[in-house]
Amino acid sequence: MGLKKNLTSVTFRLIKSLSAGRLQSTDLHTMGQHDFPELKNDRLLKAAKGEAVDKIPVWIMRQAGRYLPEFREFRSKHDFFKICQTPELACEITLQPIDRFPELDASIIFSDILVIPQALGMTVEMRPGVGPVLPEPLVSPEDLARLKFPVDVSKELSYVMEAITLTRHKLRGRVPLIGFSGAPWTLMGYMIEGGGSKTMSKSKKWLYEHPAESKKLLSILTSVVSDYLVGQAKAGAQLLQVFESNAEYLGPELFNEFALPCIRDISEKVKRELGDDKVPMTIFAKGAHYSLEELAQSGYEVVGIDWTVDPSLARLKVGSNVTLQGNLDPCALYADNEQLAQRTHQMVDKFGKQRYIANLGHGIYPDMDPAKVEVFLKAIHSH
Ligand SMILES: Cc1c2[nH]c(c1CCC(=O)O)Cc1[nH]c(c(CCC(=O)O)c1C)Cc1[nH]c(c(CCC(=O)O)c1C)Cc1[nH]c(c(CCC(=O)O)c1C)C2
Repeated sequence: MGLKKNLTSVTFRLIKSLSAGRLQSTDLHTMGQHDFPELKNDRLLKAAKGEAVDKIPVWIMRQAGRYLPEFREFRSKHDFFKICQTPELACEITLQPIDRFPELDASIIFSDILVIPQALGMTVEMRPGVGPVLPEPLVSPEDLARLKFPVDVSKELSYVMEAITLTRHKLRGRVPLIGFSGAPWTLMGYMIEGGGSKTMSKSKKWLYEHPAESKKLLSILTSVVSDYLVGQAKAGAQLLQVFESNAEYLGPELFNEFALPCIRDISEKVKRELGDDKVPMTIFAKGAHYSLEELAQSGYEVVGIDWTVDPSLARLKVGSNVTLQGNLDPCALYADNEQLAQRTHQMVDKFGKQRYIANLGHGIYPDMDPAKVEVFLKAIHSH
């Protein structure tokens, strides 16, 4: 019933976009919610569920981005968040790497983790050469009153759901579409620091000085992130990845007390809400090598690991019930082709072919030569 209502409202908004001239009439014909094109490449989903695959599935974190000349050209004409908020633009960028690299086994919707602070009423700007900036960060617990909560994500972030539905159609079943969200601790960090930080000391100060208020903020974020992921799956996302990119600033004690409970709650809430329409979920907690055992037990089918973790040790820690994803050093793509292929093969040897999704150990760097991506992808598939 809830699903039906949500789908109807997504379709309604697509029709509104059409009448506002934002979509072509041909788009609408293919927009029936229950007739997404048949998926032709299901390696990613099979590997996530632990089923055997013909080739190892591979995709790249930040695969749509500044290392692609077609992205830079597009970005010179459009504001970053304008792209995120305009379904046709987000869809076009999402498809760029898929059109360029036929070896990719997944697409990831073009957006950013910081759309959640925006939905909570905070201003986020993308400054050239700097990255995201939140000019009015949360300074003290009284600032929690500034957040617009509860949030109706199906309204505030409807543009992401629309972009997902449109992209599922435009992909024509070539590869599955991944939806994503930042995890609560990582989002809390940006909301307090006002942008990226080398230490996260302001947000860690909250954890030590205001533990109850920190938990309140984290619980608000857990609720919004869960609704957001449910909405993405209902709109057509076939796998959901949660980015806990700032886990590296916490040790096991703070991580287990503040971050991990939210990560667990999210998988539980999302799976409960989606019921029979569940999709596989991935947790990528960058730098959380100290918590791999716990992460493997936190309700996600896939655990992503960064490049500092040895794949064989990771497998020993997580056991055989989850799929591992990762983890070539993004800088290994600066190596010459031969060395890059060799290092890629060595990585696969350590992971093994079962329950494995190949990726980099973090996002690709903006100055990377796209030709190196092809070497990496081919090395995975030829293994
Ligand atoms: C998954 C994703 C993200 N951002 C973007 C995507 C697009 C989809 C894809 O992977 O192709 C586009 C995405 N997001 C951004 C860009 C570049 C901006 C531009 O074009 O000007 C792109 C292509 C901007 C951005 N957005 C963010 C940063 C990091 C800032 C910092 O901490 O110092 C930056 C630089 C925040 C952010 N955003 C994201 C994360 C989690 C992943 C990670 O750890 O890298 C984080 C931490 C997630």
